[in-house]
Amino acid sequence: MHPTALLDLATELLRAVLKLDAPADSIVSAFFKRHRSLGPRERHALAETAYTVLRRRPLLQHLAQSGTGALERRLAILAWSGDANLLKGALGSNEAQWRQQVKAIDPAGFSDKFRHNLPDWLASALRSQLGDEAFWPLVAALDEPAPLDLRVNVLKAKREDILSTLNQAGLRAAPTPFSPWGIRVPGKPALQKFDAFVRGDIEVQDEGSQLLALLVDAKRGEMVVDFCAGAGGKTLALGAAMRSTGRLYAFDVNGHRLDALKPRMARSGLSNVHPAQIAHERDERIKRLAGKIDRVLVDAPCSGLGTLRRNPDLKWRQSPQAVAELTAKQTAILDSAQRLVKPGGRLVYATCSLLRDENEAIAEAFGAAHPDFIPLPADEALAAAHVDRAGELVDNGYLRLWPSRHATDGFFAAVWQRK
Ligand SMILES: C[S@@+](CC[C@H](N)C(=O)[O-])C[C@H]1O[C@@H](n2cnc3c(N)ncnc32)[C@H](O)[C@@H]1O
Repeated sequence: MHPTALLDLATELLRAVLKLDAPADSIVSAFFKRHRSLGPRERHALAETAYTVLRRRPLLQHLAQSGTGALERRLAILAWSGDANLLKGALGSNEAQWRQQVKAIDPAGFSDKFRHNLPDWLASALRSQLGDEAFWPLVAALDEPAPLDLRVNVLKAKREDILSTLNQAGLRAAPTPFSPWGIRVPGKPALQKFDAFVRGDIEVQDEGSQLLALLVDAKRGEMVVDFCAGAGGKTLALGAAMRSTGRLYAFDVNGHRLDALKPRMARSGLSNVHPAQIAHERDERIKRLAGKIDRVLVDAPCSGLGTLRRNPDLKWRQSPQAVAELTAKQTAILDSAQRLVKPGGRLVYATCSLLRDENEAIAEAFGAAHPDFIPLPADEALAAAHVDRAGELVDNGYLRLWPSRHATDGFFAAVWQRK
């Protein structure tokens, strides 16, 4: 495609994404469906440019003020993440000169707001939670794209075998540092061409998500509930850990998400998974299973702010009001799900949020209201599930994963055992 046309498309994509009225990933994929002739490198340039603007929106909007022409075009020029020569070919001489001037500005002079590029409410919540020492490394980590992590389906394959297959194909794959099921691959290789992927021997899954499933430590022959199963990322990991035995219920209120689980289940070879749409967290089905379940995972709906590396638009689409509504929902779901757990059984509450309000605050309130649930230190639970260096993953007994410390998405989990 001619450079001018590609920059025009980047401008058009930014116009759509910056409306912030839908998740950026769905806007980007709908855009690519409308522009089928784009090649992989062009798609990469457009998507990364849009994501760079979402990551650094305050700074880039500030810098873009000095230019002329449509704001989205100026933003696309400053955030361009494709081939530099292509961009040169698209710029008029005034634009090229302006870009040089902006690039020459010393970032040391930027105010905090333009260094962290977070909305004020989120910056102050994280800063007071973490202190400056941990806040700024988090900011740096959130500015980077996430690595590609895979989970080996232990029902079908061994990690060493998959590693050697991937490395023979030149992928430079390495074991993940904590999860015994995980593999980390640099870049964004096309996995669809690998038989191991087609056969269901591997799934794409962040190491943090794998660690949540490991914390549940589901065993052969048990009754397990994944209460907020969604499209089943953690369900599939739990089902494989159970070696496709016992019974694993995958509940969710969203039927479309559960539908997306079904083809993944077929690929995985699991026959112990029972997806079921529930109307709400107090559905009759929960009452029927009360006190019968060995392990319950509540992977609660949350702000998703732990996934900002992948979904930088979320920081602009979330708000304190939305977080307050989510915390009420999280409390209600956990309170209903706990009824399922049998005496001696395990309950895990998890989110992919960074915020204390959605994490420790919910777990502490639950613990205070339910003295029959005894907190289980997450490092003990992880060590029992053969996770290396589990102590590095835990803060105050809770699993606390940070992109800046663990190279995973941000995750939280609390574990209890029922008396
Ligand atoms: C964090 S996502 C789950 C992700 C999923 N566990 C995975 O690993 O891919 C939260 C899920 O909770 C579901 N949810 C929302 N309200 C719910 C409720 N009241 N009861 C059960 N699930 C609910 C949402 O539809 C969403 O799929």
